[in-house]
Amino acid sequence: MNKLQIAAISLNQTPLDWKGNFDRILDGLNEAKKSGADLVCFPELAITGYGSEDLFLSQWFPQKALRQLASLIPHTDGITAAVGLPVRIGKDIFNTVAIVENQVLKGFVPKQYMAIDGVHYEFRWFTPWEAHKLIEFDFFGEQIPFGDQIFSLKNVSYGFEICEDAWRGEVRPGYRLRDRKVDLIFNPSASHFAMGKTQERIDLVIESSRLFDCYYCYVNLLGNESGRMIFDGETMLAKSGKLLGRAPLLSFQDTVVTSFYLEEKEQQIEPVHAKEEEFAQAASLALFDYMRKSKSQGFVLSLSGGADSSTCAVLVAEMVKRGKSQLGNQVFLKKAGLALAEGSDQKTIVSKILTTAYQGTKNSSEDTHLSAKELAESLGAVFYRWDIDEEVNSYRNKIEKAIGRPLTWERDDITLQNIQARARSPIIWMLSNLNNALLMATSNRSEGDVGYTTMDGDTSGSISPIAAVSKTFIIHWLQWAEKTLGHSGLRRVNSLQPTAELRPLERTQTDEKDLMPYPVLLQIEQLAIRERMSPIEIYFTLQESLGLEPGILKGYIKKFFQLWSRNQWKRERLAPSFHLDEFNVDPKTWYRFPILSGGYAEELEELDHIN
Ligand SMILES: Nc1ncnc2c1ncn2[C@@H]1O[C@H](COP(=O)(O)OP(=O)(O)OC[C@H]2O[C@@H]([n+]3cccc(C(=O)O)c3)[C@H](O)[C@@H]2O)[C@@H](O)[C@H]1O
Ligand SMILES: Nc1ncnc2c1ncn2[C@@H]1O[C@H](COP(=O)(O)OP(=O)(O)OP(=O)(O)O)[C@@H](O)[C@H]1O
Ligand SMILES: NC(=O)CC[C@H](N)C(=O)O
Repeated sequence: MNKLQIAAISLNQTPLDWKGNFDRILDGLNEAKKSGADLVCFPELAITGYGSEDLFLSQWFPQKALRQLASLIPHTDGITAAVGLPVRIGKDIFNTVAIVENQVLKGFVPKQYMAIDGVHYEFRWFTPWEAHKLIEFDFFGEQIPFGDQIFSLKNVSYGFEICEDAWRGEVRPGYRLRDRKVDLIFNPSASHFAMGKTQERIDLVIESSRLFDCYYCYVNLLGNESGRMIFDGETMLAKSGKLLGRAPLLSFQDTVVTSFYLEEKEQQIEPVHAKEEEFAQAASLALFDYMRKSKSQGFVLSLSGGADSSTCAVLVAEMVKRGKSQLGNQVFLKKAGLALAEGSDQKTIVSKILTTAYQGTKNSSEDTHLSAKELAESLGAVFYRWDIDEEVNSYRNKIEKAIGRPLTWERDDITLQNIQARARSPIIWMLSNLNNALLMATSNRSEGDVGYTTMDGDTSGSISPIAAVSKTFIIHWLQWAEKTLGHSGLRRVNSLQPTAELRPLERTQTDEKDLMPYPVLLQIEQLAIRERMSPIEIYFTLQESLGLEPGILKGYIKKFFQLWSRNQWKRERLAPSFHLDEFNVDPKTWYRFPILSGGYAEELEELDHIN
């Protein structure tokens, strides 16, 4: 065999951006042609975007996708391209890849296995295709082979597994492709980013190439396509159990063409990065895409000097740093829609994009004020400081008059806490409106678990960038970011204990006193949500490893499940968040739970009957 040159082309697409999606495909095709590629593969559903949701179910949307394909065909002179789109046949919609060779549509291959776990709900839209089935499809009057089939170019035979197809063990289409002796399998994917997941994919691609004794080429979508899921644009080539090439992940570019040669020698292999670096890159790219795709002009943040809001601030500064360095100043500023001089430095750009405010009360400490101020100044963010006691007192006086008694901390603790968090909300929203900017809500996953947040207070916001990661991870990441990313402005932030500062100093509050130690919360949460265990199973699992007294551990488990159940409604109301870790608690993506429930009453009672 061969001297075939192939290319994997990852793309940052957007649902309903028909022209943009088409142009990015063309850019990829043209670049691949220039580099001498014979055969290129785009990611899953590249023509429409993977996250088009219920648009797939309409008549017109898949029909328009077919017309886009028809418009693309003339641009494939001298090259063969595999490009993904939805195809409706009667009542069924199939998730397909279309193969166009030198301006001739050769066929469609539909996906055989639907992605239905975690963040994926493909059965809502798509029908799986049966193995071996091949029909004719009427493509604007032309009969085109549609189904389980293989193709060949310059004596290289090739076939497809579409994303989830490859994750299905013994039933996967790859085995039948091996029986048909293909030389090359492409995997066009829309595989969501999660920290640490890339190693799983690398293993899958290497193992696939070994199992099917062929070249295996993987190509993923790129960026924050439609709001929540992030795609890392991973592209790889392996042959007979050996990784030959792997491009860098999470690019700020719209189109990334990676050329591979079908030769059994190592090409460029990007190393796997640590989770902390992956988080910084994925979250900052997700923010950039969200900002530009929502046509917003930056971010506004209520900056407390604590861990959560400081993380959000650092991520915006990282977005500017990484975007500038990957795209160059001019392209970065243009994509971000910023009218700034081309030579503007990092801090000048951050000052245009990020506006922060410290909103003190008499319960706030000078430590948190300084922590917020120093961080904002070190990043270049605009920083305001004002107090909200006047607003809090105004509400307090009004309600005391109405109910005819004074509010006291002994009797009205939660009410008095929440009014402070809520009083910060209207004024910070004013800044968002003034700047046409996105308001960042700072909830993390651990707070989401137990509803440790004031609805319409600190939950206020348009996006919730860190809602999918645990507090334990945030605290660790900030230490890493100070040392490794050089954010010296985090020094004071990293020396503080997490506290809501909503009670008077004499009733000092720390999150962990109100709840439980964060590492314990994390362990219970992982078993309850990720592993889907019952309270009693969790008790037996943690009994030995945590070394806590039985009564204390039972108390923590009860607290977790009671607060978890009571606060589902809050999770339903958090601003859109990014999927960043192996699981999350967002009901619109990874974990669904009834809003009203019996709250595990029987399951928690069982804990009282065991030793
Ligand atoms: N099933 C349900 N469906 C719909 N709504 C439901 C509901 N159950 C209660 N509610 C509503 O929920 C309200 C209570 O919720 P909410 O007003 O949010 O208040 P709540 O959850 O009772 O208290 C907020 C908690 O978050 C903590 N917090 C707040 C702010 C910041 C921080 C920090 O870490 O900085 C911590 C604070 O210490 C306190 O423990 C009730 O008045 C009721 O209206
Ligand atoms: N003094 C403050 N000034 C401005 N915003 C505040 C202030 N106190 C609280 N907030 C807002 O409320 C959010 C919730 O507070 P929370 O204490 O959970 O987070 P944090 O202060 O960022 O981190 P930590 O919990 O580690 O202290 C903050 O992230 C911030 O957006
Ligand atoms: N789009 C898909 O089929 C994705 C499913 C696959 N399990 C993944 O996460 O990579």
